[in-house]
Formats: sequence, C-alpha cells, structure tokens
Amino acid sequence: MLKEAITYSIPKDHSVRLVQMTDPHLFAEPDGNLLGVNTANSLAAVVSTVQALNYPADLLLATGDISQDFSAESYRNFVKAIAPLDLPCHYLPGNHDDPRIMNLHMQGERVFGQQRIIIGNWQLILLDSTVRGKPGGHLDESEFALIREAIAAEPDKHVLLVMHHNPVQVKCTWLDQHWMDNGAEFLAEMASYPQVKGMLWGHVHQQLDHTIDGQHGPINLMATPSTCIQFKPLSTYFALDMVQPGYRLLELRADGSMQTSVYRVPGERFSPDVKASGY
Ligand SMILES: Nc1ncnc2c1ncn2[C@@H]1O[C@@H]2COP(=O)(O)O[C@H]2[C@H]1O
Ligand SMILES: [Fe+2]
Repeated sequence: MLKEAITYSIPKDHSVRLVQMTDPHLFAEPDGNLLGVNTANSLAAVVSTVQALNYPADLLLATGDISQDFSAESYRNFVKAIAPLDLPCHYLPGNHDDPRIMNLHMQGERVFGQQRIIIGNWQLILLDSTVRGKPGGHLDESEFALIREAIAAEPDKHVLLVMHHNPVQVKCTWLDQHWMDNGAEFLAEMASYPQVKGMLWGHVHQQLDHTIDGQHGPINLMATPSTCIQFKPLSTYFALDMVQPGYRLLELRADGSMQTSVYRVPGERFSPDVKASGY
C-alpha cells in the first residue's frame, strides 16, 4: 500500500527550489575528521555558503551518509547544523547510515524521512538504495513498486527520483564496484515513464551532470559533491580531489524542465590527506 505523501502547497505554475546536501559523514565528536577534513566544520561552511546566497529554497534534501560513526549524536549534529537554513529537510539513507538510529535521531519539527513529497507540479520520490552491511547499492523490487504506484497515483506530476547510490557508473574503477548494481535495469524502466524528468544522488563525492534520452524526452542525471571530502574523477584507484566541499541547487520548473548548478565553499579551507588510500 502506497504511504501518504507530504504535500507542500505552492502555486502550480511556480518553480520548486531545492538545496541538496550529501555525504556529510559526521561524527559524535565535534573534532571528528575524515582523512584530514573536519566534517562538522566543512558542513558548517557549506551551510554558511548556502545561507549567504539567500536562495529562496522550498526544501533541503539530505541524500545519505549523514554519519561516519553510526552514532545518535552524529544525526543530532546534522539536525543542529542545518537549523540556520530554516528549511524543511527530507533525508534518505546511505551506506554509512544505520537506518534505525538515523530515524530515531533525525528529529526536528520539519525533519522528515518519508519517501514521497508532492510540491507544485512535482512529485519527489526518495528511494532507499542501501544494502545492509555493504558499501554498494541495489534497488529492491519494493522500491520499484513504490515508484510505479507513486506515478500511477499522481500521473500529472513530473517526477524527480532521489537516492544515495549512482545508477550509472562514474568511471572511477574503485568506486564503480559500489554503484547501484541494478542501475541499468532501473534506468531502462524509468526511461519508459513520461513523468520521470531527473535522477539525483550522492555517494560518488563528485559532480556529474549528464542527460540521457528517455522514451518521452531527456532525463537529467545528477551527482553532487560531498559536504566533506571529494573523490578524484576518472581515477582507477582510490584518490582524493582537492576541490572544496559542495552542494547543489535545483529549480524544477512547472513545465517539467529544470535548471541546476553545483556550488562549492569559496577559498581553500579544506585540504584532505591526499596520500590516504581509503576509509
Ligand atoms: N580504497 C578503497 N577501495 C574501495 N572502496 C573504498 C576504499 N576506501 C573507501 N571505500 C568505500 O567506498 C565508499 C565510497 O563512498 P562512501 O562514502 O560510501 O564510503 C566509501 C567506503 O565505504
Ligand atoms: Fe559517502
């Protein structure tokens, strides 16, 4: 049975404006760092950068790997860190999250774990692509069923599919072993639905903007940098990139088209240990 969606009422001819933040990898302790980057500080820098823009966003999407240590405090720290944005936050799990602890501790008046959002002319579907105990992803049949039922329930809404794992390979050999392993099947089915206009994910700690031809028009594929460490694009072996922490803004237009850009923290404040060989 399809669970009820959260509905935001904005005029149907208005654009929906989203901020996406992904892979903050927070710790319980404020001095926790991942390969030389203090992840609480880098998230705070991203939040300040977004705040300074005064972007009239409707929602914040947090696309997984909220935690690096599976602690309750790491999730509470995330909720506190995003408070200055004063936006409703919708989250989904990544491979470094514990869904039970996450759902218990991602608590706030406007913090939500539900899978469907109806806003303006759009339906946002938040998918769980995680596989217990594994870094790689897979989309279960139940998630396919959710998408089919959600589209059938709201056939007039454009659809943005949001998830943690990449359904396409990014040409980083070491990282592509952890992609959504049935991504090809997923893409093939989604390309047959006229409603599906975009797919948005995290996990790969790098930007990717790519368009594929669906059977009814283009579908935007979008990956977003982490708010902490960045992976070097097109690398065979694990390698970090020196580009700064980032986030993405999206404007989903009422006609089903979209405008989106990735932004990064200005300056060179965050420099990871480039000799690191993994985590
Ligand atoms: N050297 C490595 N080789 C393969 N996988 C790795 C390596 N280092 C880390 N990983 C895993 O690959 C994942 C990719 O992004 P995540 O943030 O999910 O977390 C990473 C780790 O779980
Ligand atoms: Fe991650």
